[in-house]
Amino acid sequence: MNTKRTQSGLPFMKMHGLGNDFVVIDAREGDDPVTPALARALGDRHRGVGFDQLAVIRPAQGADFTLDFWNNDGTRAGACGNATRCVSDYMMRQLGRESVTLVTERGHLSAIRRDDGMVSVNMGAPILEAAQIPILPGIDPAHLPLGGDPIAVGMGNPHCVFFVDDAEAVEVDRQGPVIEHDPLFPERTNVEFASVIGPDHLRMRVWERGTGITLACGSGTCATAVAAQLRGLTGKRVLVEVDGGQLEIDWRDDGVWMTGPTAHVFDATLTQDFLDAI
Ligand SMILES: N[C@H](CCC[C@H](N)C(=O)O)C(=O)O
Repeated sequence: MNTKRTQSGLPFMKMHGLGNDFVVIDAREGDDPVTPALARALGDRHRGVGFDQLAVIRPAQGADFTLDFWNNDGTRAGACGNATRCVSDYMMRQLGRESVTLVTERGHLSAIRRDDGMVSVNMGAPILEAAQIPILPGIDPAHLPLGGDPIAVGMGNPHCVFFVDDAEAVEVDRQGPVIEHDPLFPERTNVEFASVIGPDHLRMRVWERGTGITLACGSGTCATAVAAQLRGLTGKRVLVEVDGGQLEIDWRDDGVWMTGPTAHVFDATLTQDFLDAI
């Protein structure tokens, strides 16, 4: 399917990874049609389609495709693990292959289909330097000066991970937006609340920058697994329970691998009337 914008509308796909849902526009041919206003209008669950993230596939040099991410408030995101899995699955099917390479804002990534049908993405090495996450200069990412002693980890986007006794008890909708907008984070932050179930098992709930509570956040599970390992709470391979299911995270020498399911729900076309009203 080619989502070239025409007088008759704009084709799109709806996908999700563990209930973290996406509109995907394949703009490999034709112009990239996405603006902040289009992202907000399309992301409106009442007057548009609704999504946690919008992913746009574009051509790439030196990789199979480029992938850009938008939040439903119209801001850009540098990484989205679940959308990367879903779109990689779509591209593997389209190219008749079991692996693909892609370019995102954070650089080159790769994905493979496992024998059990799950898709694994190498999300790259975690970013642990203040300026690159980013957090304010002079602050130690390993111990942020906030109540609860959170840790900042970058996965191409910023994450602030809190380890708590019981993630179920956290008022994510109240605490999340306060941390998202804390001045420590010049580009705001995604916020994770995690509790340790066992040496290779975490429970995590998330408040996503630019979106709010979601059922899963792939980059957030990677950041949380990295943070847990750095704090000596788990090993490098963990199963992370999110509201929408489970993701397997494996922090290897070549990057943080994230494995989980993908779902391509439907294809449809935005009407020209909808586009003209933006
Ligand atoms: N749901 C995404 C993360 C979106 C991150 C976005 N909210 C940001 O502004 O960084 C994931 O699976 O990794």
